[in-house]
Amino acid sequence: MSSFPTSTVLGYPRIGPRRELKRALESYWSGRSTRADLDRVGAGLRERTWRRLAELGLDGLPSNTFSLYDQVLDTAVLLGAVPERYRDAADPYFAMARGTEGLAPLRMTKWFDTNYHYIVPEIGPDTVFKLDASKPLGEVREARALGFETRPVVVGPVTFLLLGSALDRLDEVLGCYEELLAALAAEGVAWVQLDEPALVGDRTPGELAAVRAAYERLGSAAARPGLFVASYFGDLGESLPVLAGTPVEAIGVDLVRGGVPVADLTGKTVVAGVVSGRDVWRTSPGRALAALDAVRAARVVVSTSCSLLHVPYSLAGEPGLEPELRGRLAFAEEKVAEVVALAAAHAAARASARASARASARAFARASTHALGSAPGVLPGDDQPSVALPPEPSPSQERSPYAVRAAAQAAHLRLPPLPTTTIGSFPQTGELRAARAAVAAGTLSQAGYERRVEAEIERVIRVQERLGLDVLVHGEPERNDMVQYFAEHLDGFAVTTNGWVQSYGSRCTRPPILHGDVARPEPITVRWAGYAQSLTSQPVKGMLTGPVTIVAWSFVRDDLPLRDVVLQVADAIGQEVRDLEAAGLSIIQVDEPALRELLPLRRSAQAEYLEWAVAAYRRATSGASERTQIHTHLCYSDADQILAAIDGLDADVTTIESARSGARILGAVSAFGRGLGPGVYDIHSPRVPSAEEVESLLRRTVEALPVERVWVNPDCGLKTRTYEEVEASLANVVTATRRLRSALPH
Ligand code: MET
Ligand SMILES: [Zn+2]
Repeated sequence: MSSFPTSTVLGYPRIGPRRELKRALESYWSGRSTRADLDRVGAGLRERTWRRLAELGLDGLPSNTFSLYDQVLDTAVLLGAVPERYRDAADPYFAMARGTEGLAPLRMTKWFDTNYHYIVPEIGPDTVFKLDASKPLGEVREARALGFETRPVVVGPVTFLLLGSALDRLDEVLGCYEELLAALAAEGVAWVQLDEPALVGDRTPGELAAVRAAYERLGSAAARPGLFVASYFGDLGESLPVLAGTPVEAIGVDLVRGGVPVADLTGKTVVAGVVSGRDVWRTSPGRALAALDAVRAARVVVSTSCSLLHVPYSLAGEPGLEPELRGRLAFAEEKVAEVVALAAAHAAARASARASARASARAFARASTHALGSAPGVLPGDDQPSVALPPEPSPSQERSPYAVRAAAQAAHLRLPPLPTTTIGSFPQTGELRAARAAVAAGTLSQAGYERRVEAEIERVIRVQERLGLDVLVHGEPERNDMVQYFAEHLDGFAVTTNGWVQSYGSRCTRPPILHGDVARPEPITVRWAGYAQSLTSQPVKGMLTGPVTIVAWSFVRDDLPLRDVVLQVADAIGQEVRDLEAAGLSIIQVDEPALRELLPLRRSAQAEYLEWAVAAYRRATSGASERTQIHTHLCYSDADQILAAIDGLDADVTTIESARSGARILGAVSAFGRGLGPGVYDIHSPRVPSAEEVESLLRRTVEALPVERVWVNPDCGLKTRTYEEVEASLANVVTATRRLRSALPH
């Protein structure tokens, strides 16, 4: 078996440095281009990636890390797990990913603790596993034709089956993996990477036995490439000795989030993830080299902690960043250069017994500057930039008990039973996006833009009045994004121009960079919410993003504990709460849709996280007077692990995703004892629910919950929908509510 290359990355972004894949996908989906056009764009992006990685000096190039939509969906196709109902679709792959007319897509959910979404494999009694290796084989051949030998990357059997809740199908699936290994060996492939991130979570003894069985069996396959099992997003813990006991030749460990392995790995190659794939900071060479040095293994390979999918392409796309900050940053390309430089420095240190870590660090600095071809500038040092102490926390106060607040709010707001409302955003129109682009291009003045935002707010208010909703919103037309908008108005954040990161399919976000102490120089949303309230006598609900969500959807400084960063953001949001209240808003919603996402993968760390996350939320909202009604919003239903925390937020009203999960969530939240708005329709689909449908959902809701606590609202914000869909849907929601209200005892 040939030895593993000295440097590698576990995966690479694929959406394109200028989101070329996004455009190609959307054009294909809308029928403006052909599948062949799309495939040409894909091939171009793969070629560009391999060339760039090789140019940067990377030695072990991955393949099959490209995907037209999602790597888990690709694995389902590889294994033949395509549900029968999609097989006759014009394009079964995209039918599974996005649905078609009359066919709902497969479920999608978040990939471990990231904001990347994967397609959940649907494995049922009818699933017949059957290998289709055309994609990985095709990419190996495509790279070879360009002169590159590559290591195909595939989601491993245990993780795939755990994601599909079907670990009992391991035997059948392993048959496919054996065939895949044989096919790759026949193709002359030296190494294959099987991704097993599920192994960094808590695993039962049965699951650990499955890991052992899987890799014993694959390891003893007659014809196969070298087996590299990659883990990431945390420490392998009890899975490490299990893996180490199997014949796999190489094991990937995340040394950024996990510790240096203590298990005996003297017979293995360890692919050491010392360059973080989850943040945008430069690697401290001293720390990385010390970690590499501490690994006891037959061979140590320098790598990233996970795929670089989760970071933007290159700092070259960000000429506008302030030089001091820029000097601290590394995106995917810069991280590859770090991996290459660390591999060189590590080899040099090994070669010279007397070489100190310091000398290797200098070698690293020279090499990484060289690899990127830039003039020597700020060299990465061992020391983190000096840190100012976080601002003094504001004195923490508690709100009055709920019963007191509820009475004050009822007297002040005088809402009917089953009050109707929405989650905040209204359709983001093409005109609004065009207006923002025009401001950026200098063809529209700020004042002109603000007039358009006000006109949109007025339209949203009038639409809601006409529909007869009870609690109105301003519609969030000023926000490009619910996190970025706040980042742009808070100190301590920077925003990027091209720092796109794939969220799912063709959808990307540009996470802001939280790099310094957070402060709010002036009110952010007050003028928009206040304007909306000035237009109507109905109550308007002010709309803020919560501290946990702002931090979860940003790249965050790593020189302060996350908890302290979140508390700084909480204080800024708390100031905004008080200003909204002073501007006459009686209802304020603080959204925390990412509360679940930051939950640590290991149970042992979850309680501590939930405690400070809840404390941060309460700190942001506790300055509100008792007659101000605080709402929160969460938009997922797999909330089981965080129910107590949601309750702990102590919001007067909680709106939560429920249209798709139905009764299950109602049972779970019924014990909260405060206001609840389980969503009555799914905003992810363009479908308009009928009044009858909404009414029957509502009936179910008032059977499960005391009617005086029930609110009526959609599952989430409406910004991705059209006005036509929204007006029709909300009209039916209001009709259904009125019917039910008139049936209530007086
Ligand atoms: C992802 S949660 C979205 C909440 C936000 N207020 C909206 O309505 O868009
Ligand atoms: Zn939502």
